Amino acid sequence: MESLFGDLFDDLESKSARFADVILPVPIPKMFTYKIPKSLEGEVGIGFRVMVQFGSKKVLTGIIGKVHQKPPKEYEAKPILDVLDSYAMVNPLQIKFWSWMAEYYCCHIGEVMNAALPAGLKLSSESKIQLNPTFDTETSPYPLDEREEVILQALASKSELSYDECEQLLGIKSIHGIIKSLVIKEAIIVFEQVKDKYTPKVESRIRFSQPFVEDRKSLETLFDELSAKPKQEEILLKYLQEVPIYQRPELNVKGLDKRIFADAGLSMSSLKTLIKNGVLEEYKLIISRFEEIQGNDEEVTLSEEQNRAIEEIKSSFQEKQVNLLHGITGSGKTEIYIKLIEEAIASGSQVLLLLPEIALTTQIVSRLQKVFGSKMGIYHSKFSDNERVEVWNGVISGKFSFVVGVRSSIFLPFDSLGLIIVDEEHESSYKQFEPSPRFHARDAAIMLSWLHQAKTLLGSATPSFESYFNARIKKYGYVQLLNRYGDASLPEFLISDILVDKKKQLLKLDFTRLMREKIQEALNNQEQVLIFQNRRGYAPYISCEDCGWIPECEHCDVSLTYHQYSEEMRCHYCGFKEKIPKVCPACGSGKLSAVGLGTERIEESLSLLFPEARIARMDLDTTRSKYGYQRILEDFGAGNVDVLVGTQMITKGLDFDRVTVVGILDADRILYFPDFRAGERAFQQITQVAGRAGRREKRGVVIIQSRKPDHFLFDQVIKGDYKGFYLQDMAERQKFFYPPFVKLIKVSCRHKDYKLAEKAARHLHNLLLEVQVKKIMLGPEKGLIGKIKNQYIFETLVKLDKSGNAQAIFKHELRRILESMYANKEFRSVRIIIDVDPY
Ligand SMILES: Nc1ncnc2c1ncn2[C@@H]1O[C@H](COP(=O)(O)OP(=O)(O)OP(=O)(O)O)[C@@H](O)[C@H]1O
Ligand SMILES: [Zn+2]
Repeated sequence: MESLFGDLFDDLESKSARFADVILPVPIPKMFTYKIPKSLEGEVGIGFRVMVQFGSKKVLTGIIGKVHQKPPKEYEAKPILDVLDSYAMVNPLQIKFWSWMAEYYCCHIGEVMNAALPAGLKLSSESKIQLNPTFDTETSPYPLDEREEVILQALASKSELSYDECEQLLGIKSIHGIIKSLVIKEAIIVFEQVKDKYTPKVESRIRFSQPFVEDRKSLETLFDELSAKPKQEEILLKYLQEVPIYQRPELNVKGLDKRIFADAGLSMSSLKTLIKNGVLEEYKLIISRFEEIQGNDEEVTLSEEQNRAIEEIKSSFQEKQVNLLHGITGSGKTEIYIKLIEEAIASGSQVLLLLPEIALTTQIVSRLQKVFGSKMGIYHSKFSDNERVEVWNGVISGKFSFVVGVRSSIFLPFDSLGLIIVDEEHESSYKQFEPSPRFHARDAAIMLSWLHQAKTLLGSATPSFESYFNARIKKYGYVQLLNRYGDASLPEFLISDILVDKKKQLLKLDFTRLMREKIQEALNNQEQVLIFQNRRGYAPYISCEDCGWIPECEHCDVSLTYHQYSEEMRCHYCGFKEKIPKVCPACGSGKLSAVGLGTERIEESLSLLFPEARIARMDLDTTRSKYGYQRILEDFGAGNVDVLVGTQMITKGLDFDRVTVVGILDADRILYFPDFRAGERAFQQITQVAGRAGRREKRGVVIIQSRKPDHFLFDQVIKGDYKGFYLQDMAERQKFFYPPFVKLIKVSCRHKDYKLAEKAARHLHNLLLEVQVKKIMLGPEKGLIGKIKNQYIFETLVKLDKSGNAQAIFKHELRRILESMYANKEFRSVRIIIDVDPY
């Protein structure tokens, strides 16, 4: 392990370091060495953002990854131009983590940095500046010099300026020193052009001018004077009523939100007069974007089983770094997490709880907020960049000792993690496919916690087979919860044969009779129903009944999905859209029909079958807005919806009292997917969605529609025989060399020229063949989807022996081969993508 990071920490403390290796946001495999100029000695260290010249013209912002004494051999080191921070934005553990990630996932550390930093912390020479709204030349304690004045004056008339514009304005070559000085004086704010500006959220506030607070006499005189001006008097009385400065003068500092006066119907012009006369003053208060929430810990009594699990986890952590908590759906894992988090925080550690994207907007977060209040930071991908920067800074300052977040929260600047919990650890959304680094947040979290000497708890009702495998070979600890919390029992399963109903003409709008009856029953009892279909849009595609023509994307090798609501066909890979043709462009027939089932169509069918029911839909198309999920779930929770149709989104952690029926409309689609994990995924999906039913007193029922009701998987899902299914699937994986028995690396070549993509892939394949390690190679062949966004894709799949150092050798050789590919003129334009653990 140590060798991975080399001598990163050699000169960590060295004040006299003369060189700094800087991580730059460019696709180049290594760090670049720069000279630390005398003027910056002692002011920079690991994790500081610096400006450096890259190439002959570009100025880039990078982060110092290492400081040392050794001049580079191959080139003359240029000096660092400037430092942006007065403290490190990134800590040494993070740099270690980034290095590990670049190494493991075969990518560049600059790419990892890019993924890690919220855009608001990434500066480039394209950055722009604006006035800081709270800055006031009159009251600022820092005098500005002449050149700084020029910049500020220019900003007064133009709301923003680029670095280049500033340089032109002053006729100088490098503006960085001046910008930095203005930032330190809090006169300006630097922001990234492409993103929203960093605008601190400000509130206009009113308070008494200081003399009146200090001298009670003057306040009394003032009221005497104002007795003839009742409107002004009213305002002051309102103020004193809200802010009793007689008793508590210190409260005046924060003053009152200006809107309070307007809301109370008081005269705004009198308020202005009071400000003009110096009685009151107006100032701007920077406020956090996150509401202050007070935690109020309602006592929860843990069940005997929950208590036992906690004890087992704690004792297992004595010897194992990682523990797997395998607790059936509704077993109450959240309360166990809460207990462990509380203990970790109390012992002075930081805690990270990872959740899949969608689960973050559900009940689990409000439950956690009740317990942890504002101590808890939330890191969500739907948050604005401003909010992300606030969480980042909050972790550094210690405001947030606990963060709950999506996969990218593993990059937050923690320096003393004690515990990482990965909830729903089997979730595929923990894997980032695009862009690089193509990391898996669960695996990376385990590494991260190793670097912190912390513990990792993986939780799931349906663990990933890798994690369960690791538990079985005793690499991980293993703790089970076998019962649902309270008196709830697991739901009853009913399999409904689509073909039988079809034959008997009982199938109506794709719903079998049994399914319809159970839904109707629930509606009659004022209970709620979830209908699951993992396909959005109206229908997977349109087809001509006469000639069989199917519309395809112009840019990708996939058929277009039919969206009825927006009356168009869309490519789910590149976003291409097209109007629906009136007649078949191939044969002219007017008989075009929608084939297959999407969530939109199911929603429509439900409203025809159950006209009295209130129906809602939750999929990517209905949840694009920031609060999209939340709104639908709140509606459902409040009982404003009877039937909710959705994709896998409706499976994640939902916990609603009144759901008694869960319907899976097309289980076969889940079963037959060309992937070695199809079985595992199907078992997980069906168990998870079924797990939403009957989580309270009343037992739930799950209806599965299928054309193959005898499939062995159904039997095992119904029995809850996770282990049986696992063992069966593992035997197959071992026989055909799939994970966890081997390591997979996928190497693909992409190019808009089909022939060139294929040729590059063959060439690369041959080079990989020469690498002397125990391995199996498949391909190169066209990707499962042969073309995406006009790029043809050819893939080679490498299966590496897990024992020994085959992996390390192979990855090392792979880097060398990639460099040779890029150096080869013919293939320079081919995009080569490495995906380690491509699943
Ligand atoms: N000790 C407790 N006291 C009161 N209620 C509890 C307790 N433990 C769990 N519950 C309740 O039981 C329900 C199920 O718990 P929870 O949602 O944590 O299950 P889970 O294990 O995460 O299930 P899933 O894997 O299906 O998401 C919740 O409504 C929760 O509030
Ligand atoms: Zn497309």
